[in-house]
Amino acid sequence: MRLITQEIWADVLGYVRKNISEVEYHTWFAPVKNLGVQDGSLVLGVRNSFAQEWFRKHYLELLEDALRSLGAQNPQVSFQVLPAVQEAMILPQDPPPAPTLGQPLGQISRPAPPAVAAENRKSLNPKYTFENFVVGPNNNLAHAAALAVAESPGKAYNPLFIYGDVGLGKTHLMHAVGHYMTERYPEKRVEYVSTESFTNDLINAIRDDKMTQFRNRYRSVDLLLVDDIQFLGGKERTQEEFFHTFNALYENHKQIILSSDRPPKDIETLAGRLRSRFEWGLITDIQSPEFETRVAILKMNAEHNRIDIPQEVLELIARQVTSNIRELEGALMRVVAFASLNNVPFSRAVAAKALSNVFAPQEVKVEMMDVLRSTAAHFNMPPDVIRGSGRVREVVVPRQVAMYLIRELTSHSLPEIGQFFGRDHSTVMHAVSKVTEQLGKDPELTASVDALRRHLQNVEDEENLA
Ligand SMILES: Nc1ncnc2c1ncn2[C@@H]1O[C@H](COP(=O)(O)OP(=O)(O)OP(=O)(O)O)[C@@H](O)[C@H]1O
Repeated sequence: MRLITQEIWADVLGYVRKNISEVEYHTWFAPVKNLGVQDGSLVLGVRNSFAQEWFRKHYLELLEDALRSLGAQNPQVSFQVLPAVQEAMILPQDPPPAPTLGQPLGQISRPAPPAVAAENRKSLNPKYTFENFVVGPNNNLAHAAALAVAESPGKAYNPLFIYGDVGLGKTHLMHAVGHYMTERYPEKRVEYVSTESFTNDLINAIRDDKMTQFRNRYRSVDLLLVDDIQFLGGKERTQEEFFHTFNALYENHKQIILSSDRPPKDIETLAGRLRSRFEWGLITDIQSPEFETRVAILKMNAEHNRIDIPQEVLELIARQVTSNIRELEGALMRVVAFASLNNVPFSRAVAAKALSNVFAPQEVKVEMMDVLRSTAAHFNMPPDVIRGSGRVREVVVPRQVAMYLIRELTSHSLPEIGQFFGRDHSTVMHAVSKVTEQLGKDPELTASVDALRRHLQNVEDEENLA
């Protein structure tokens, strides 16, 4: 749960900072330690009892407002005075391994990694590994290419060019290759840089007359990862320098991986010689993830943070955020924060409520499978029977209701719905008009359609928040 409370705390600090002066913020808030959420209350560690009193008097309301802005309905904040030694132990980001008997606290250390590997790790996000990357139809080619490059750097595809929209995992994949190489070959040098940093480094090197160092740095690596290469567009001097960096690495069979929000041919004002080099290796894209992949990503995230959250809640979140994985993860954090701050268990209703400020309720997307599952549950029969070939009335009516609701609640076309049921579009058309005709006349059918529609559209009706 550590990561989750860090998220909450970061949001709270952001809110506070906007509402007080910088001096106040640095004096009071910078030294505060977030001790997590306990029984719905955010517990903050302060240095002494004076600070505790000061917070209670001056900042309690502000902190409660901050929690309210995150969805807490009855925000609670409590303070704990940190004993000096405890304070020191909370500081490290990454907790050291538990001490063994007789070992003084100050002497605990991790085994030192080789110097190069340690240097590499600095620029790589520890979370962005292959193990933490969910492979789906949207990214399997990019993933396979990254893995191939990680296994045979400089040989498989050089350069590897990965493009796709914001927040779809390009940086994650690049770092994964970096980690893989660092673990296998700790002596190899990996450099990850955004195009912006590369440009700034170049500007500084020119200004400080340190071009030799600059060139040594970038041309002596075994793996160069450059993010957002589209920003090279229009920067002639940077392009020139990057061209030479590229050639030096390429000629020495060093691996280059580039990411961009578009393919090389669409990067405007990119020198032809660079564009053609970017096309020498393999160009692969990442698309928006499908529903199943989104759920799998959420599931992995929840497991990673040891949060036990029901599948149906993950599905609801996955339906809300469809294109950007960063936002998808943000939505999960929001739901977790909301549930822990209000001290309520996870449910679809809680998730819908937590996300209601960010996403309009009508944006909740209903999937064909939801309609099928809900209809099957309503009529008390397995979903496969509804999709099967049975022609008895007990099966035909639920099937027609499901088809009707899918038509009404999703944007799928008649042929798509037909395909889902293993039938052709005219059968769906017939079902839709049959149900339309019966609505208002057949009370039982009307009640079923209404109840199902309410259930599918308005999850908040399902259960009420405590
Ligand atoms: N397939 C995936 N499995 C698990 N997590 C993923 C996956 N794809 C993306 N993510 C997560 O989504 C977030 C955004 O990914 P990342 O930063 O790599 O996106 P990006 O494409 O580089 O975006 P940008 O264009 O903004 O730089 C990260 O936290 C990353 O771990």
